[in-house]
Amino acid sequence: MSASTAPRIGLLGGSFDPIHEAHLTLARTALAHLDAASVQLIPAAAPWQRQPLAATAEQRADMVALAIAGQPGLALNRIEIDRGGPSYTIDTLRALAGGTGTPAAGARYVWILGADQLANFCTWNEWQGIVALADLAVAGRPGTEPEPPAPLHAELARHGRTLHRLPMPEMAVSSSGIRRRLARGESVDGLVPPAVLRYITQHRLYQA
Ligand SMILES: Nc1ncnc2c1ncn2[C@@H]1O[C@H](COP(=O)(O)OP(=O)(O)OP(=O)(O)O)[C@@H](O)[C@H]1O
Ligand SMILES: O=C(O)c1ccc[n+]([C@@H]2O[C@H](COP(=O)([O-])O)[C@@H](O)[C@H]2O)c1
Repeated sequence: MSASTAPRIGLLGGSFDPIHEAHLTLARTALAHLDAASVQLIPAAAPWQRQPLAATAEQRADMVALAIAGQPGLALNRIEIDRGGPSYTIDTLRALAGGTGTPAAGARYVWILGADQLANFCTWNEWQGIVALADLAVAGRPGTEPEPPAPLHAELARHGRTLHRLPMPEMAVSSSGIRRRLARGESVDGLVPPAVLRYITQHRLYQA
C-alpha cells in the first residue's frame, strides 16, 4: 500500500477532564474532513505540563467511552493510560508505529489539536520527532489564531507534512470552564453529553 493511499487515522489526545462537546465536534469534524478510517481519542495518563487533574485516568476514560458510545468511527484508545508515566505524544506515536518509525499497517497518522496546543507545540517533548511521524490537523479556538509557530511551520515543510485545517465553528467550551461551573453548582447542560453529566453526578466529580 503506498503512503498516499494508506488509510488515515486521526488521533485526538487530551486530558478530557472532562470530555466536552467541542472535543466531540473536533473528533467528528476530523473524521469527516480527513476521510479517516477512525478517530481515536487518547486520554493522557499524566499530562506533564498541567497541574494534577481532578478526575482519575479511569474516570476520564470512562467518560470518553460514554461520550462516543454508538458513534461509528470514534474509538477510545487507552495506550497512554496503560503505559502510565508522563504522557509524551512522541512515545505514543512511536508505539503506534510499532517502534519502527513507520506507521503500523501503512496507516497515516494525523494528530488532531486545538489552536492553543498548536501555539504551544514547540514546547512538546521531541516535537520535531512528532512531525516526522504524523500530519497535524488543527481547529480554531476562541482567543488563539490557528497558525503554527515559525519553527513548526519550517519543520512541517521539511518533512512534506500537511497541516490540515478543520472546518468547525469556534466553540467557547473548555474543560476548565465546565469544572468551574460545576464547582459553583451551575448547569453544564449542552456542554457535555447527558451520559457524561450523569457519570459526573454519580461520581460526585468537580464539586467545590
Ligand atoms: N473548544 C475547543 N475548540 C477546539 N479544540 C479544543 C477545544 N477544547 C479542547 N480542544 C482541543 O482538544 C485537545 C484536548 O483538550 P483538553 O482535554 O485539554 O481540553 P480543554 O478544554 O483544553 O481543557 P482545559 O480547559 O482544562 O485546558 C487539545 O488539543 C485542545 O486544544
Ligand atoms: O508530548 C508532549 O510533550 C505534550 C505536551 C503537551 C501536550 N501534549 C498532548 O497534547 C494533548 C492535549 O493536551 P492538553 O494538556 O491540552 O490536554 C494531550 O494528548 C497531551 O498529552 C503532549
